[in-house]
Amino acid sequence: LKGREFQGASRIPSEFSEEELVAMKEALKGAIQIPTVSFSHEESNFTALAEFGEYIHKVFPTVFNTSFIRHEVVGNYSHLFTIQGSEPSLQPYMLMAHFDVVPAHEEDWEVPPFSGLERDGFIHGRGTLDNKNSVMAILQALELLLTRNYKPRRSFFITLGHDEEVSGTNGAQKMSTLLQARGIQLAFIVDECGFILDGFIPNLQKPFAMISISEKGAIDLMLQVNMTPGHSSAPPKETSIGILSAALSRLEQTPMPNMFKSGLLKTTLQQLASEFSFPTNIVLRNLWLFGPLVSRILERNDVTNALIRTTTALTMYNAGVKVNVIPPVAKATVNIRIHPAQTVVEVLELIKNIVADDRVQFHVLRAFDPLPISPIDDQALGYQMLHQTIQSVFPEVNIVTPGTCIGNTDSRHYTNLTTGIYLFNPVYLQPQDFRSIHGINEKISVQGYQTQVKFIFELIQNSDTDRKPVPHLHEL
Ligand SMILES: CCCCCCCC/C=C\CCCCCCCC(=O)N[C@@H](Cc1ccccc1)C(=O)O
Ligand SMILES: [Zn+2]
Ligand SMILES: [Zn+2]
Repeated sequence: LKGREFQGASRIPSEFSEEELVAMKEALKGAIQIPTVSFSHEESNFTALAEFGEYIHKVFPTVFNTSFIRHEVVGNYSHLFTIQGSEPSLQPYMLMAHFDVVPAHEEDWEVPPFSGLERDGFIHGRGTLDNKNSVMAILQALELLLTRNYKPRRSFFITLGHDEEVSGTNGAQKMSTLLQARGIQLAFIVDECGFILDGFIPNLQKPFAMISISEKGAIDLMLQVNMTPGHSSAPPKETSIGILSAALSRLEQTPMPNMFKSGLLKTTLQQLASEFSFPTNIVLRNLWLFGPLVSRILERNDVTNALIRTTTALTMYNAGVKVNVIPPVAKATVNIRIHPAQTVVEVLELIKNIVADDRVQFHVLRAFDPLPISPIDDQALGYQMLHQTIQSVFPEVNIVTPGTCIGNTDSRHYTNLTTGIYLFNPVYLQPQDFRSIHGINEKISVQGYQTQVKFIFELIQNSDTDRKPVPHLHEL
């Protein structure tokens, strides 16, 4: 038996007992209590990262004791699971997540950030949305499938990174190199970033699922001005601080070009048009005419502005050695996020033209282009699997749209293994939840987390298909 008949006959229903539901949330709480904080490249809580490895062994025993699952630790703390399917002709896929978290300043939180406390139906703590929820949901779904004697047809990998928050070079990058050395090519990857968005667009009552199919590029750029030091009692007309500040101010005051016309947000808005009443529906259906107006409105909000252009954030500044010494050097670091329609080279050129001052030196600390745009056509297995699973687990969500991730994820280390990178967390996200990511009072509802487990439970089974996705039937 093959294909749909096979799946129909052997499909394991995503129904969980009360005991299993309780065990699920308790397992997540335990994960939140381990303070796996990444502070910088050099500084992480290595004890906690190691403890996390022991913890997943304890709570997911079947995953670690199944003959067709190989577990490896990579880069000392990251975890790579190879789940061998029964049909070697099916190209494998990969589920990704990370278990390091950004620091949390305890005093600002309503609930201690590493308590994993349950209150009013929510589990609170750092990592509940970014991204221990995904780490735990993936392993939990697999554990539950295995205890029901599931054996996949399509092989898949699970990679759990330990340093995503400090750019993934010891975890994701090493796992990618290892998989490449083994000759692995993947049908698709699913990682963090998209969500079911609720309340992000004024007057849109309905939630919609946004699967990010590209990710912005980035440049960390250091600007430096050197001037001759001297006595502050007889200052020169211009100092290194003044010159650098003026350059930075020009950068902040000069937005990069609006790329609304060539971006994915335009597609999203067109798809959402019918959800609005007059006149918004007409405006969104006719972006050829109203595009400039709509893009000006989008510029007013920081998140939508980030979706339509390259952004420039002034993030570090350093100058001066003593109150009465003219500073010899001033340095600042700018974090630039590149829109998918632009490149590192183009943006650097624009930056130099805006600064337009030869006394300002540029040092590129780190730079990478935006991720290529992953396919979403009828034959794009990853997109279609996510779409299908969203429809069955979230029947109330009838809009699924492609988007751009405005941050960076570990998935960028895997572009050598696949052309299908899809960023989606099957979790509802409201604007205040968005602010809690890297902010304060991060939390997930118990029911939302249990639904995430259900989603992955179904996604893994859906991905066993050996059929090419069925083309949509368009209405005549
Ligand atoms: C009309 C549509 C509205 C759309 C709203 C969009 C809402 C956005 C939803 C989710 C965005 C979540 C972003 C979280 C993913 C980013 C993860 C992250 O923070 N990564 C770091 C990686 C990094 C980079 C450089 C140094 C260290 C780490 C990052 O990007 O800064
Ligand atoms: Zn994350
Ligand atoms: Zn993060």
